[in-house]
Amino acid sequence: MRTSIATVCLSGTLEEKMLACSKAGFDGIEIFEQDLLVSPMSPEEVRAMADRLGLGLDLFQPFRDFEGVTEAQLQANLHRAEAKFQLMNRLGMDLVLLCSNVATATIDNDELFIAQLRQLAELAAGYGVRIAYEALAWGKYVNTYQHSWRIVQGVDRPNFGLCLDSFHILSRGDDPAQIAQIPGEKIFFVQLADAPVLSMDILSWSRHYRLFPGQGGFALDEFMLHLVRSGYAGIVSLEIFNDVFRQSNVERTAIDGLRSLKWLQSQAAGLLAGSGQHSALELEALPGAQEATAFDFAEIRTEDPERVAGMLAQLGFAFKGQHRRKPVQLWASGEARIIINSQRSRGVEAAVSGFGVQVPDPGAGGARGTSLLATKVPRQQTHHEQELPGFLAPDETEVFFSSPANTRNWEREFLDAGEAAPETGNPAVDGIDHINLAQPWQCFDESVLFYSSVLNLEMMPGTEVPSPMGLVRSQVLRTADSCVRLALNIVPQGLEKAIERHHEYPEHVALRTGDIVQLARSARARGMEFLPVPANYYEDLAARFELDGQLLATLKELNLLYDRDEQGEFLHFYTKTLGNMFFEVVERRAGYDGYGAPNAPVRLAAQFESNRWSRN
Ligand SMILES: O=C(O)c1ccc(O)c(O)c1
Ligand SMILES: [Mg+2]
Repeated sequence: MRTSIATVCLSGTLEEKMLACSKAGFDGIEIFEQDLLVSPMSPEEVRAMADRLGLGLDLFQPFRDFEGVTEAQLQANLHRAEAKFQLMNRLGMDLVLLCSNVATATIDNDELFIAQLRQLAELAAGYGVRIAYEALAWGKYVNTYQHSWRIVQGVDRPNFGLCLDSFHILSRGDDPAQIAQIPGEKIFFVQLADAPVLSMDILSWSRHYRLFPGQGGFALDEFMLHLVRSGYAGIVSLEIFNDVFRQSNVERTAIDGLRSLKWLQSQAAGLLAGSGQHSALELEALPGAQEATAFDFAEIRTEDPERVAGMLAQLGFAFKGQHRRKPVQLWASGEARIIINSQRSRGVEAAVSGFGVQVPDPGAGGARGTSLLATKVPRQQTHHEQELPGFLAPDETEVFFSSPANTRNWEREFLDAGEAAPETGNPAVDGIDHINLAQPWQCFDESVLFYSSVLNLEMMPGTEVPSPMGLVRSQVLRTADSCVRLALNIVPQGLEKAIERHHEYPEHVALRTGDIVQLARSARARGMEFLPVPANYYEDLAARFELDGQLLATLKELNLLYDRDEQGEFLHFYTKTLGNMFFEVVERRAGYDGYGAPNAPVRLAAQFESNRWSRN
């Protein structure tokens, strides 16, 4: 599939945008005229640069508001258009976008639109220019793709066709299925955009909140199937108006965008595979998606390994050994393996720096990550050590693919592996339940796509949690069977400014146990410091749930939090924060499937209180 991206998606100058798109691997770009107007490069220089970079100049957006106007206005519009067609000849571009009129149309008459657009098409033909007509969702008279298609049929000129933009179709709730009935060769261009599910006016939603495919709530894989059925064989472009992307690092945003198109192609190819249908779009499937079966390990980077080790010992973990070569320790309890790493840890009190997942075929997982343009972080190894394919996530977390056999191999690199049996008779942690990662505000959407595509995780509905530092957006990603769950929390902007380093917003590893009450008691007996929970919380619990008095007293005594869903109950507690991380311990009873979301504001406020005192 040929890929393109609109310059309006990106930050920087036209030159920087072109370089970034080429470096990421796009086949071409759409030029918004504004980017050209403010550029010191002449049209000829832009053309030469695109040639040098092997970048197609696919679509030009120089004017709008053409049809449905008075005769005098029409003449002025044609004059304006002709100057732009001449400019396109200098740029070597032959496809121009025309949006349906949103502002200057005064006459609601399809026959008039058709006659005026036919004049434009004939003028364009003299310059070898083709026109792609796009219905904007807020177009004054033409605002659906079905209507724009009737107009295109009426104009009936070979150089006049359609531009389809998924945002304008899906934002209105229109059914994209009729796209399949449009002959592919009359679709001149396709723009894709995803968006979060919001209820706001469509124009503001479109101009500020669009997202790359896979980051929002639109069913773009199905949209692609309708497009395939039309026989469309042209370019698929990204046109994302997003306030964050427009101020983010241009090279990263370009990679994020291309990753989204690679992921989407693969999703659509998967849907198509069952139908036996041929695709003129040549959708490329990614190498085999791996279904993660468990967390392999979580890694804590710290300059003070003793303090992290102390917390793990209080939670009943056993020391499994020191790496034979590196300043790295392995601690384990059941299937929960925690690596304490003091390499490159200067100035890091404690932070969640990475994790591994077990998959059936780590090599295939690694190949998929590479195809998705993820940055590699090879696990440094010597001759007999286990190689694990690893990638750096946008939030700088290191993510590794392993398999149960690989796990046994790398565990052996720790000198005492297998020798130190866990203390018997104590209630124990038996695995990692989920990992919660803080996201700097500018990389939240990029991370959502990275983790869901590279690790093949599903997006759950997002939530918002109030905290004393601001509203925290939270997004859970998980495998279909919930064996691996990640919670991404966007750090409030105000907080980030105040502390300058996003990692001071704590991240955590949540550990699973079958008996949280006994575990909490033994941890307390070993001196564990818990996050204190205010008495108000327990009064509210008593009001919301009919809790047994004994249970309520136990929750209060041990600083345990409580939640319930249709399936079962959830009990959990938090350790005190160390540096930028803490541990959570959870007990899921009878298939409870959430994360204690109603308790998250209590946790954030309690951490704010206790961190404030420790900072002063
Ligand atoms: O918001 C707009 O005006 C606008 C312009 C061009 C497009 O292709 C589009 O989808 C929206
Ligand atoms: Mg568009």
